[in-house]
Amino acid sequence: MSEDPQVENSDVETSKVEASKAEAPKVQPPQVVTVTLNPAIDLTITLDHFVIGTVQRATAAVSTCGGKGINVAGCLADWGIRVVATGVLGRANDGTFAEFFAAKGIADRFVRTPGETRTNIKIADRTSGETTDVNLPGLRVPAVAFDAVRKMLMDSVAPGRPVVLAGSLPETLPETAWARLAADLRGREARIVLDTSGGPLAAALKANVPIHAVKPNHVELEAVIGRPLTGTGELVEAARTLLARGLALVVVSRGAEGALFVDSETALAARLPAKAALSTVGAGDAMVAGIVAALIEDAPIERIARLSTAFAASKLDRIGPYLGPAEDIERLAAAVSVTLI
Ligand SMILES: Nc1ncnc2c1ncn2[C@@H]1O[C@H](COP(=O)(O)OP(=O)(O)OP(=O)(O)O)[C@@H](O)[C@H]1O
Ligand SMILES: O=P(O)(O)OC[C@@]1(O)O[C@H](CO)[C@@H](O)[C@@H]1O
Repeated sequence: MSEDPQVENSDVETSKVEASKAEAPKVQPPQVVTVTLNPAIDLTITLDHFVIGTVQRATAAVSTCGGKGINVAGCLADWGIRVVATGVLGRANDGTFAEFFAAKGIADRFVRTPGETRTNIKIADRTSGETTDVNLPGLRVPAVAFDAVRKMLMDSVAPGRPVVLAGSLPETLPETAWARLAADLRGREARIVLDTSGGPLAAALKANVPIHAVKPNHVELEAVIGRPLTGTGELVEAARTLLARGLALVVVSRGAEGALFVDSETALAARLPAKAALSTVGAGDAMVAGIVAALIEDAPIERIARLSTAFAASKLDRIGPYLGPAEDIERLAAAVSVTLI
């Protein structure tokens, strides 16, 4: 584990204060902790025109650090938020991640386990602007590594601060792994933002655990509700079904059509004009980062909608978890069209 000057450690702090009160550095607790149990190196292959079953010549290939929680951490760091990132990395190729965390000023609290973190293939088609994802299964994470993450999370979380649990689960962990972490956090006043899908999402929603917000996309929401959903009305109704399970906020992302933001009082539709993305990979994660950045401001739902839509739009111009300058994002946030439903 790397030295982390941003994370409060009361023992270390006390001894520093005793040594020299005047010179004691002001150690700030992290503002956000993100957890990624199944990270990835994303290999984005850009093609002028993707045609299945043909020989293709790539115009570019770029490798970036990925996995949903890592992407959220990257965007939050660019926004100037202090982040601790934890989860499980394969020791054999963790150098790329260590460099990424160091460059972004993200506190690296990943548990290392033998083996290689997976590489996911992302095929970006310049003609359609669509990206095709081929995600690999990932590391076989042993129970002992998961237990180490549980401990790391408990040691890192600060009261009232957001915790992001994001992405799929390695196949060696039970579908209840996210629910387990959320249950661990009970009583810690953490605001948990969960971004996962399928069985792990259903398991967490079924468990009686304190989740603040979820951000399914349209397909993920259909899967958890168990039927096809057509149009804004049905999506909002489905989001309200999730709210009834004790959540404070449900955000349903709809790709180029924007997103719906639903809490107990309000439902908003927010969007910016559709645009051709350099890569759509991680747009949803940038949106989660924007939600979290607004939660830190204790912002009302309209600001959550504006800021997270702006984060997502800013990321679309980049490959990997990177945002543009803050003033550009605020300009985008002001331009977001927000409609009361
Ligand atoms: N082509 C686009 N033009 C404008 N905005 C877009 C476009 N694609 C995505 N967005 C923005 O990004 C948000 C998140 O996108 P999307 O719904 O595709 O997330 P996702 O499925 O969770 O993606 P991922 O899993 O790759 O992070 C959308 O709600 C929208 O605000
Ligand atoms: O297999 P998962 O965990 O569902 O998704 C993994 C992934 O597609 O999510 C990110 C984009 O959201 C990428 O960086 C990464 O490759």
